Amino acid sequence: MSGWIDISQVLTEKIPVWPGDSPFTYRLTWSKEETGSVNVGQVVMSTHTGTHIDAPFHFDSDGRRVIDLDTDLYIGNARVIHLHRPQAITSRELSGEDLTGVTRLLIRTDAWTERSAFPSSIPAIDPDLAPWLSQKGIRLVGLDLPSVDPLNSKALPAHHALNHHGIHILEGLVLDHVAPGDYELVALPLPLADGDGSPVRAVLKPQKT
Ligand SMILES: N[C@@H](CC(=O)c1ccccc1NC=O)C(=O)O
Ligand SMILES: [Zn+2]
Ligand SMILES: [Zn+2]
Repeated sequence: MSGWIDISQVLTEKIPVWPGDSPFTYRLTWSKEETGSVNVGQVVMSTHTGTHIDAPFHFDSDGRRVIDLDTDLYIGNARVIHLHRPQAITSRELSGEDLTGVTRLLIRTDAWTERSAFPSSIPAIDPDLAPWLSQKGIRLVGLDLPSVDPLNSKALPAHHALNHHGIHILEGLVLDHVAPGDYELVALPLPLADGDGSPVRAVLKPQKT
């Protein structure tokens, strides 16, 4: 047993996407029967499908693209905390946590566990949490929700505040089966030159104590 825990949503045609966004499809452009040699597939998907990262270009047309992001952000020690269906994610919800030395913070909310459908509402990150997190040294925030802002938000204040404070965003994690604690995280985006976001395969390994 490798000890790595998969915290990624499985990409199938059933995966729910942002209302109105492109559905996920996988099809064979060539089959082994046709080519006499190989099956060759084609994937069509939105960059915000399932477990994915946002590049600043997603919400800021002058922002960095996926290829410009530092891969170090997405590999390394991470703390998982469990908030038990919060109404919102503010410094009050996190006040009991000692986040000293934490660079990557993954927040399990359990607010979207029926993942066969897109949620109708989610707890959002309070934009004022961004300076609080950055002051503690956090550079990456991940959560088990499709966005860090309310689903009906156009202005995306939490996305902007996190970016302004140098905090990167990882969304759509599956943390139902993950206990709070310290882990090693790997959640690398694809090297998309112009990407506004990218699907990731996210995995955790409990840290040796
Ligand atoms: N901000 C969301 C995604 C998002 O807003 C979105 C994704 C796909 C299609 C439309 C979207 N927003 C439209 O206003 C996210 O970060 O994944
Ligand atoms: Zn996104
Ligand atoms: Zn986002």
